[in-house]
Parts: sequence; C-alpha cells; structure tokens
Amino acid sequence: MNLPDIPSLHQPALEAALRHCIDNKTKPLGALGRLEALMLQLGRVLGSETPRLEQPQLVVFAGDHGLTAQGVSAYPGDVTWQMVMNFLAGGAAVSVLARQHGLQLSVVDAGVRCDFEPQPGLLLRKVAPGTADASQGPAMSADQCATALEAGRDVVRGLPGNALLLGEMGIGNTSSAALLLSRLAGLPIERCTGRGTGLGDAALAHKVRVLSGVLALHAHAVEPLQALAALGGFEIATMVGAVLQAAAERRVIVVDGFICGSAVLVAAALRPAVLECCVFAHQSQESGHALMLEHLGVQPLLALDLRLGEGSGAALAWPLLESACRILAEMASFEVAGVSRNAD
Ligand SMILES: Cc1cc2ncn([C@H]3O[C@H](COP(=O)(O)O)[C@@H](O)[C@H]3O)c2cc1C
Ligand SMILES: O=C(O)c1cccnc1
Repeated sequence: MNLPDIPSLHQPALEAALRHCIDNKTKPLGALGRLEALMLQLGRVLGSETPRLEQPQLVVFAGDHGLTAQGVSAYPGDVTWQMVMNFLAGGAAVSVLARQHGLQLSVVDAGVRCDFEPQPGLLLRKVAPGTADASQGPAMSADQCATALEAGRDVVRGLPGNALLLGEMGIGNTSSAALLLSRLAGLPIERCTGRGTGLGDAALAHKVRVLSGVLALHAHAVEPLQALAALGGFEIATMVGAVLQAAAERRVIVVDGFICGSAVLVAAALRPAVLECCVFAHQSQESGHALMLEHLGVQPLLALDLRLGEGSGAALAWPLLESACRILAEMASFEVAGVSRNAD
C-alpha cells in the first residue's frame, strides 16, 4: 500500500521564536491558556511565526454500513443518502455552520447506497454501495480498503487551502468507530460502545453483543489496515487516506467527534506524526470518545455534549483557530505597546 512519509514537525528555532513571540504579548505570562498551545501548534504545522489559515475545507465523508442489518442504530440506513442531499441543499447543521464560518463544504460519497447525480459540492468516490455486514465477514476487502485510502488522498490533493476540517455521515458508523477503538487501543468493547443516534438501554446492550461477536469473528485483524478492512467503513477508510495526505502536506486537520477520531486513530497507528497536525475540536457525548482522546493523549478544545457528527463540532471550534492566528499576528508586544513587564 502506498502510504506517504510524514516527518515530525520538530523545528527548535521556530518553536523558540513562537514561544518568545507569545510570551512577549501584552498579557501575563501564559494567560491565554490552551489558546497558547494552539498558537504554537498552528505555527509549527504551517511553519510560520504568523500562521495564516487559508481557504478552509470542511469535507463530509459519507458511507453506508452493512452492519446496520443487525439493528445497531436507532435510524434506518436511508438516512445516510437523505442527509447527503440535505448537506448539498444547505439544510443540515453542518451546512449552516459552514456558511456561518466561511468554510467550503464538500461531501465525498465514499460508499453510500444511492446513485447520486453529479452535482456541485459532491465528490463521487464510491468504493461500493455500502460495506458488507461485518458480523458475517470483513466489511470490505483489502483491495477496497486500499482504494478508499487512495481516494481520500486524492480528494485532499485536489483541495485548495491549508486547513482540512473532517466530518462524516453514515448510519451505523459509531459501531465501526467503537470496534476500531476497542481493537487498536485494546479496550473492552462495552466501554467503547455508545448510544450513537440515541439507542435506549436494551438496544445499547444488543449493540454491545453484536459488536462483541464482530470482534470475535475478526480476532486476527490486529494490524491497523486489517482492522480497518474488517470493521469498516468506507467513509472512515477514505478519511484515513485524507488524514495521511493532509498531514504529509502539512495542512491543519480539525478533527470532529468519535467517528472522525477513529479515522485519526487508524492513521496515527500507521504514521504517528499525523497527530502533530491534528486539532481535536471537541469531546462528544458518545461514551467511547473520552477514552479515544485519552488513548491518543490529546485534549479537545470544546465540550458541548454534542452527539451529532457531520463535522459540526469541527465547524464550531473553527473560530478558536482563527483567533489563535489573529492573536499571533495582531496582538502587540510589551515593547511596541509600551506596557511594563512583571517585576522580576
Ligand atoms: C438525521 C440524522 C442526522 C445525522 N447527522 C449525523 N448523524 C450521525 O449519526 C450517525 C451515527 O450514529 P449511529 O451509529 O447510531 O447510526 C452518523 O451518520 C453520524 O454522522 C446523524 C444521524 C441522524 C439520524
Ligand atoms: O461523536 C460523534 O462523532 C458522533 C456521536 C454520535 C452520533 N454521531 C456522531
């Protein structure tokens, strides 16, 4: 498989210059808290003391899941294609937020069970109309997985700008995300499994039983790409390719919730340095997400109890990234503003 090299962003001179610049702004030392870490990260990724975010792209990766036949979601699979139409018509939550924040929204059909007409904003990259039922066999073949990864890389190559915001749509995809977390982080499936679109207690217990069976069936799928192929889905695999390519090009990657996080989990297992480019937008209410973030050793920017996906959390966090860049570029230093420093 053709995976890009992703060198670490370690640049001691730039790091020191950024730290100096932040510490000399007219504020008590460290007073901008986690925004300061964000400034450092954006400077590092974009290779500048005054990083500028350009033409941000919010890409919603969509795909259907054969595992929905086992009753793991509260909603029918048709919602996937229906929501794709809603994104394109401008009526979904992420459509509204993308408009608000000036984010270019595209939708990638990575494997939706619907033959879409070509239309603006829709990138046709269907690997197949939905994955196979992972409780009966692998969700996809190794070839399909490779095709999806390459499609994700190609999508990013074709996008302008230097920031990629990840979103997803796929009824049943909290199951794939939970399975990937359990397998790649070595955590029990019951701790990784959440209510998704809103399962009740009995349905959640059923989901855990189904997912346990899936893991047992694919006990030997332990390498990241084997696990991805066995557990699905096409939108996640395509996102893995997109994350690898975006990191290789040193784009800032804004990661939405649990499902986008699962794609980063796989990408980071393949190329750990991708994490240096990733900003984790929020911690969702899906119960496995806190564990996923902990496993990755990262802190999310927001905690709004969202459980939507689509890239909605990434869009909501976007103004914080813009603020971080503006502060680096526009906030005065003690010298320039003639403000006295601390006493020692
Ligand atoms: C109307 C509607 C809009 C959505 N937008 C995102 N999701 C979210 O819910 C799905 C995952 O949950 P599960 O694994 O339980 O199916 C994904 O499609 C996700 O993006 C939605 C779900 C629904 C019903
Ligand atoms: O965290 C997420 O991405 C999420 C949670 C529930 C449903 N859909 C998405």
